[in-house]
Amino acid sequence: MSPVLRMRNLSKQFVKDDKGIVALRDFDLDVAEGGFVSVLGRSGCGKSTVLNLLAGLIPPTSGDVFYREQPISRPRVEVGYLTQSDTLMPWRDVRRNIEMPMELKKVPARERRERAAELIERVGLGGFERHYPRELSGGMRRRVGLARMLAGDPETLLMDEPFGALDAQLRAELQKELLRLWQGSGQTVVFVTHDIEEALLLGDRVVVLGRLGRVVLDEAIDLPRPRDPDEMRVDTRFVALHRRLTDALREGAR
Ligand SMILES: Nc1ncnc2c1ncn2[C@@H]1O[C@H](COP(=O)(O)OP(=O)(O)OP(=O)(O)O)[C@@H](O)[C@H]1O
Repeated sequence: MSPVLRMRNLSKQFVKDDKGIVALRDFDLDVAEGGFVSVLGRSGCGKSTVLNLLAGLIPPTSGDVFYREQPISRPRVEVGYLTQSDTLMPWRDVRRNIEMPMELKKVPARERRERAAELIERVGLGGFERHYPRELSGGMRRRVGLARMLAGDPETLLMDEPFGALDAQLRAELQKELLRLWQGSGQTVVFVTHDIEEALLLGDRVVVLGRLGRVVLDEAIDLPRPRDPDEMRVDTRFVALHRRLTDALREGAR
């Protein structure tokens, strides 16, 4: 089966003050339908650039990006993108931010409200429906962003360190929730993280990037699910994979 996402010979150079900054060089990546790919790499290796290209928000300098074999040139409704920056609408409260993608799809008001209420519970924001983004903590805003993305029911999810700013317990809860929603959904996920353990707990494949997006390691993760963090930390296969990824990250920094 052809991949949902395909990147070929992709290079991206930014220009800042007349100087060129190469973010990606000759980058190739295929993502299979229904897969959960964790993209792991140090700060500045080009992870967000990869997602921005996949989302159709920026054009490549050279090379090609395809969504279901069609060149990507602009954002698509089938693709949800949870960016690192806050893109909530400040004039809309939590509920109305989450309803936004459903409004675009012309979902009837009652259905919208019910679905928003369900998602608000799922991300642990019950009681904050009428709050505006400025009245929420950074972690709460991230969760509204997550719920808003899920409200659009996209077939492909691009997520840029969605849980980075959250405390450990909340992070673990939302990781579980995301997996619960993903499993059996047929959705394809590309999940960017700095965190080795997170990459391993979530992904059925981990791609480790080095400088300029060099793929240092591309590893299938066939650990059984559900992956309980406490059990995994003492599982010999998990520990061995963790070590491989640690080595790959180190190698990528060179
Ligand atoms: N709009 C831009 N203008 C100029 N340079 C940019 C721009 N966006 C990214 N870069 C540069 O491209 C490189 C890759 O950035 P990118 O944001 O993709 O890294 P990242 O791996 O996502 O980092 P982090 O984990 O810190 O978010 C960096 O050197 C960055 O400075």
